[in-house]
Amino acid sequence: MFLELKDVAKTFTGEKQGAFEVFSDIDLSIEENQFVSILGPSGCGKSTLLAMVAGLESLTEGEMKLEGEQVNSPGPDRGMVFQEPSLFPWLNVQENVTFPLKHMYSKAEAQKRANDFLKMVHLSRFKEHYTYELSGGMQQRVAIARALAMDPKVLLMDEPFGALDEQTRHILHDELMTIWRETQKTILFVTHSIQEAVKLSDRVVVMGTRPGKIIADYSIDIPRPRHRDHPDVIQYEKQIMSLLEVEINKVLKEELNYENRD
Ligand SMILES: Nc1ncnc2c1ncn2[C@@H]1O[C@H](COP(=O)(O)OP(=O)(O)OP(=O)(O)O)[C@@H](O)[C@H]1O
Repeated sequence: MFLELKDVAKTFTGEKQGAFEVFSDIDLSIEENQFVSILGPSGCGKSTLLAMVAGLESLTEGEMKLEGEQVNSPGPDRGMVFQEPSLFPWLNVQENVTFPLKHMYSKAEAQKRANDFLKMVHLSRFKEHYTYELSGGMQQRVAIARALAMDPKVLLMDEPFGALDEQTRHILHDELMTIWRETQKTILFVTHSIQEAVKLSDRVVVMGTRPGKIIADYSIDIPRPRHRDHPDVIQYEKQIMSLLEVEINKVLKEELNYENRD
């Protein structure tokens, strides 16, 4: 298996909350070139799980392997894109993309890679612009180019389009599908949007909460491009929605009980 998580659990320990188990018993096997989305109610641990795969969070229990090798620290084989593009405002677009490549490639090669990936995200024209001169969608495309230029085996995306308007999001969905086809990357994608997950993914993994667990794993067997009015798209969305509603209501009820405990 390309990427494999076995019996993974995460507990945070803090002074205020004591030991807090975010999730447990996570088994997740992902094939090379698969596009897998993770959906779940707020707080179920989606971002924590992604950060674990990135090597930014430790595993409390279990193990994680990439191409058969245990991984427990960050590495260039896993590229991350966050909801906020987190670009350097004092560097221009091209310099932002070449920045992490400095220790991996010669200057000429780094620039060539940056140019290639900026072309892929249709930003060649803007390579000398500063990032604050770009729209939110353009900044996110720079972040995607930066992650891809490192040639990671897995692209980890944490709600990358969550802060964008709907129109821009649709454009970036199409661009991401093209990039995915061209680069053959394995993508693990966290989102709050059922529509986004069903539109883009080979698989939609749904997490429940308290503690977080995988409660469903759907193979989305619909040809691409997927239109939102396609009956199968609507059917998957409905199924996932009814499952998620139960989990979201569980969280809301718990929060309400906590507020009314006195
Ligand atoms: N560094 C940390 N220390 C303590 N608790 C943490 C830490 N990081 C996350 N948590 C807690 O772990 C739980 C899961 O957080 P996480 O951000 O992974 O959830 P999520 O499913 O991505 O939520 P959302 O959908 O709202 O982004 C939350 O209750 C959060 O408060």
